[in-house]
Amino acid sequence: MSTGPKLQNELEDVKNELTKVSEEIRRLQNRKNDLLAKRRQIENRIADRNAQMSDDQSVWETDNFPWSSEAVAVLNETFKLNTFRPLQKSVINAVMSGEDTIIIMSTGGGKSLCYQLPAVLAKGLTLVVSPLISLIQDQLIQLKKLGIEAATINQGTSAQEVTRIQNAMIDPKSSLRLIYVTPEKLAKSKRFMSKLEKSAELKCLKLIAIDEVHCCSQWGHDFRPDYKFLHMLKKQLKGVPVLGLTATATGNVLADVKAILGVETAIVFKAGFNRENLYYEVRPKPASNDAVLEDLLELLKGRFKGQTGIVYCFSRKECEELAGELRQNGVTAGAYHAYLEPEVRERCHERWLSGKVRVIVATVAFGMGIDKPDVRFVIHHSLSKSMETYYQESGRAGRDGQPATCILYYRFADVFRVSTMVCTEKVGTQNLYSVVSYATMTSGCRRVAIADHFDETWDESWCNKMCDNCRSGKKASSTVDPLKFLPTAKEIIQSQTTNTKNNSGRVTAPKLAELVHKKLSKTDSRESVEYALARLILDGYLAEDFHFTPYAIIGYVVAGSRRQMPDLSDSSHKRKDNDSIASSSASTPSKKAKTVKEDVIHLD
Ligand SMILES: Nc1ncnc2c1ncn2[C@@H]1O[C@H](COP(=O)(O)OP(=O)(O)OP(=O)(O)O)[C@@H](O)[C@H]1O
Repeated sequence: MSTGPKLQNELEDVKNELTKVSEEIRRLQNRKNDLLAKRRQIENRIADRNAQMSDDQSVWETDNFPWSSEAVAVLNETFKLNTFRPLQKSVINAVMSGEDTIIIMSTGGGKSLCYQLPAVLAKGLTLVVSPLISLIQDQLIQLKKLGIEAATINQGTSAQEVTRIQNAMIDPKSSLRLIYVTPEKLAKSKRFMSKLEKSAELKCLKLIAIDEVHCCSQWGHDFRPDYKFLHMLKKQLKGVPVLGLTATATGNVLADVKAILGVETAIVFKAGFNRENLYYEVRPKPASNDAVLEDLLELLKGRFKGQTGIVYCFSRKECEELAGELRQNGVTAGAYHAYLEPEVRERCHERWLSGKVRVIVATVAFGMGIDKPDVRFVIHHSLSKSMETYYQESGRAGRDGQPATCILYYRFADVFRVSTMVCTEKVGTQNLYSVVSYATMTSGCRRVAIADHFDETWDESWCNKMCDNCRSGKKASSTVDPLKFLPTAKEIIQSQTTNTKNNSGRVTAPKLAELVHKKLSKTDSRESVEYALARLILDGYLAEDFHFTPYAIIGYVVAGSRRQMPDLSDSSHKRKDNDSIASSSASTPSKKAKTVKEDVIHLD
């Protein structure tokens, strides 16, 4: 047994140590508080700077930079272009000044020049992170034609070529200007990353360009896990400015991208979203496939006779069937989807580019890097998964600036085909609802709705009758009040839930529409019922409830979290149609989802 003095000593030691630890904790706590205060201060300064920068971007548009005259010479002589397009000069000046920069510019706006020209001007190396090898190959071909040295490293690159490129990356005298890689390559190759670090240390690496930068964010429509790795770039390649490029990014996607990449102070340039030459239209999609085909053929042989375009489909099966049916009916059409052999797909693309095939019937796989200028129509045979996807895909029309048409076929049943596919994605359903909201606008300018989705403000008068609603003068809000249908819908949902006869106890949306219409067929058309149910889901009065079976995902309709006001005549229920994207959009959850939440009136 220990003696009393020995125990007393041990106790004293522990007490002393505890005192020291407490002092250390106090010291660290004070340090932490200091750092937190400092962080707040810096964040405020960043916010002030960002606000100032976005208020006055004219400084970047001047010709007073040391490289200004050389930039014009490179534009004319190397790129064989006469003038800069809007914002190109500003982005180039910001990047050349060493600023982290983000450019949001619609498809075909000319984003590539924003890093290709600085790559030539800076006389060093630019790293380009691009999502697809096929896109990289296209760019390499273009650059070769212009006499600009560029390379890529991917799985197919020979060991000899890899060595040559890697040596060039750390050679200040090298004429290699651009090196393209996929994010996967960066994430997987430690050797390549360490060469890049060396290149940055030696000041050979001048710029990092990240194409389709919205893919970093899970809030975006096109999240790619490998893009997450790119947060390493700013940490490991210190002092090298980053340029992020995207065609679509809402405010919160942008904030997310900045935080992920560690470029909170990036200057953001946003080109206007209004593509003046594009005519936006939503067409009711007939219930039967034969009738849809008939309507489509009428368009292709009438309004779009002899013109080239794209028809986007939901699935590869639909895509192949439709292409076959169009061919049988005398329209030259090719199917394009991810399950085709790469050579077959490539041949289809080429035949379309050369005009041998007039219509390409494609899934979303037909996407990035389509640079055909004279696409006169983009028809969505089915709903897109998000407003971003729709805007990007429809934006492939009219890259030559000539009038072109973007048609979206909408029918109620399609919503639920897509929703069961996207319900497992983080904000999949909300993103889908933003397109449904656009598709179910019975009045108001479609351009205003698109701009609103992308946090821009537009005046209807700027549309210039280039959308169906503006052209037909549908300004007044819809005559159908969705709330009128809510009691019947809820009654049916309730009776189905307690219905043990068919043992399902639940009701799908198309079935609900059928049953509601059955009850109200004397007063209301099936279209009105479907319209109302869609709006009730978008506005949260009804909701989709997804059930997972071993074979499929089934979506049922249940009561939503939003409750009806007791007084139905209260006009606060009735949203203007063009408000609807803001109310249901999922792609800007922080701001817009909050609006919805605060709007909810719970009576129970
Ligand atoms: N200043 C310019 N003057 C004339 N044409 C230009 C100019 N800048 C770019 N272009 C042309 O515009 C077309 C589209 O450019 P680019 O491919 O860079 O667009 P993008 O914004 O990257 O589109 P996407 O998002 O589809 O990739 C190209 O054919 C390009 O040569």
